[in-house]
Amino acid sequence: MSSDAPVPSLADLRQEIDRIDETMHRLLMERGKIIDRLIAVKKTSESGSAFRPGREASMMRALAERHEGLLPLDTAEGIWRVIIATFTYVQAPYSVHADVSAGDAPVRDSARFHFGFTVPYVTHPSAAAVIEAVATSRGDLGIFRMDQGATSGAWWRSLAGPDRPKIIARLPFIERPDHPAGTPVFVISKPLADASLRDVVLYAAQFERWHKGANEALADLGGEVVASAADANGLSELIAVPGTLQPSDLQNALTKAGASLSQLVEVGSHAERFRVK
Ligand SMILES: O=C(O)C(=O)C[C@]1(C(=O)O)C=C[C@@H](O)C=C1
Repeated sequence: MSSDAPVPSLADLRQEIDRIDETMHRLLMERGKIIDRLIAVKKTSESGSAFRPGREASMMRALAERHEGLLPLDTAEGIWRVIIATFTYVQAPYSVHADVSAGDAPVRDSARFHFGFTVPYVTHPSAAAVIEAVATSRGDLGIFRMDQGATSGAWWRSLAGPDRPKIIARLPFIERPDHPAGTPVFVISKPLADASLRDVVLYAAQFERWHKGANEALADLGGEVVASAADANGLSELIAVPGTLQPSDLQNALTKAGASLSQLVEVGSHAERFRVK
């Protein structure tokens, strides 16, 4: 604005804010009408689940890439998470189940940030209880902290099997060091036919013996161990690798590196991780 331009009054600026707020509200209501039409196209009532994590990951990525200005990215991301999660909920109601055996606060923050307050948040005393709640629901989600160490045991083992719930997303979609709800979590749901991206594929791997060289072999393949727990059968790991890698190549590389693998079962997949500074 040039120095001789008239300075707007506070009332003028508030009028602008009112206009923008009303436009945003009307646009949200218009979005709701599109969702209404989308329910029929997606046949959501047949599948019982409207969640499309691949689509959400690309929407959140586009939002981060276009974001600029005074409003923190945290806020823009939080607003859109609530919009998308709630529009998912109005298509087909669902609850988010969480294992709070290692504490409620971080996982509740994550659930509220990513799914809002309209979607019910249900706590459980164990990972097994979360998985069973999801397995017996119509379209509920479960969330698991990836940083809770061995307290929850090798929960990923009970995702093995064609009809068992599967990992369908990793949150937050937009990763950054000071994320306000940055606890990394996996989202599980009953298997989604047309919904999951396979940029990253997750395996439950059971080892009779682990060898530290296997970490290096895994890194060479672009993979990593994301969670690990010892149980009666040996060492159980949740391994993430690029979706382009064949399971036989993974198995061969780990065996060659000295880790004796007794079982390798796919337990889910998710979109490519996206990081901003
Ligand atoms: O694109 C869809 O399939 C939708 O249902 C719409 C929408 C959204 O609100 O944008 C909601 C749920 C899905 O997880 C992804 C996106």
